[in-house]
Amino acid sequence: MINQLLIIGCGNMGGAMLAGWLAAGEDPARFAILDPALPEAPAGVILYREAAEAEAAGAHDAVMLGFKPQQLRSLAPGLQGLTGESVTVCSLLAGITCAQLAAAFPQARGHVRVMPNLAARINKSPVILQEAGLDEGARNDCLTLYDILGTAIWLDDEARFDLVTALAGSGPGFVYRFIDALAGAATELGLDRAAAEQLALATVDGASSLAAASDAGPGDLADRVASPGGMTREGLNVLDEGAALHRLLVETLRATRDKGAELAKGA
Ligand SMILES: NC(=O)C1=CN([C@@H]2O[C@H](COP(=O)(O)OP(=O)(O)OC[C@H]3O[C@@H](n4cnc5c(N)ncnc54)[C@H](O)[C@@H]3O)[C@@H](O)[C@H]2O)C=CC1
Ligand SMILES: O=C(O)[C@@H]1CCC=N1
Repeated sequence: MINQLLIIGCGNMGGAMLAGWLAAGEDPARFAILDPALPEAPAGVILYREAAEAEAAGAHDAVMLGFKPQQLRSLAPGLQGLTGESVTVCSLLAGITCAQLAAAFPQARGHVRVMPNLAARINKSPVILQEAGLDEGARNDCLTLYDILGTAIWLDDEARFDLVTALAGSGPGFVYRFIDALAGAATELGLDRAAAEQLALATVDGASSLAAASDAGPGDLADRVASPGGMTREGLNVLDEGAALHRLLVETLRATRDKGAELAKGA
C-alpha cells in the first residue's frame, strides 16, 4: 500500500485527483502537497511550499508530479532528495516517457506514467498507467490507488501512450467543445442561449449515461435514434458526408498525440 503520496504541483489535474480521493473517503493524511503557489490545501492535507520542508518530514513513499512537462528539466535536480530508493515516482506530465522519468530520477524505486482526466474529481476518470521498474506489489499498489478515481488500467505498449492521452486525457476538452458547438448551433438557428446550453448538456449527459449502461455500441445507438424516414437521419447524413466528423476527429487526435512527442523532445 502507498502510505503517503506527495503531490508535487497540485493545480487543475492534481487538485481534481486529490478531490476524488478525498470524496471517496481516503484519509487526508495519506496525501501531502508540495506547491509554491497553491492558495490552500484541503482540510487535513499538509501543504509544503519548499522541497526541503517535505524532505525533512520524509513521510512519503510515492510522489506524483503534477507540474508542467516543460518544467521537468529545471525542477528535477531540486527534487532528488524526495525521490530516493524507497520512493515510487508517478507522473502526470503529458508526453514525458518512462525512460525520461528514470533518467530524471535515477535513484527512485520505480517510475509510472499516469494519465487521468478531470472527471477524476467525481471518480469517473479512466486512468491509464505505464510503468518501468515496479515489482508486482508496487504495481498492485498503484492500480489500487488510481482505480479509486474511476477505472485504472495498465497499458502494455508505451508507444501508444500519447494516443491514449489524446483520447482519454484531452478527451473531455473535445467533448466540452462539442457541447458548446451544439448549443451554439441551436442558438444560431433561433433558440435562446441559456436554454440551448441546458438542453445540449442534458442531452450529452443522458446519451453518454445510456451508452455506458447499454450493451449496444454507439453506432447502433445512433441508428436507433434515427427513426426510418425521420428527422435524425438527415442530421447524421451531414456528419457522415465524406466521413466529415470522422476525418475531423482523426486530425484532432493526430495533432494532440503528436504534441506529446514534441513535449518529450523539449524535456
Ligand atoms: N489539465 C488536465 O486535464 C490534465 C493535465 N495533465 C498533466 O497534469 C500536469 C498539470 O497540468 P494542470 O493541472 O492542467 O496545470 P496547472 O497549471 O493547473 O497546475 C500546475 C501546478 O504546478 C504548480 N507548480 C508550479 N511550479 C511548481 C514547482 N516548482 N513545484 C511544485 N509545484 C509547482 C503550480 O502552482 C500549479 O498548481 C501537466 O503535466 C499535464 O500534462 C494530465 C492529464 C489531464
Ligand atoms: O493539454 C495537456 O497537455 C494535458 C494532457 C492531457 C490533458 N491535458
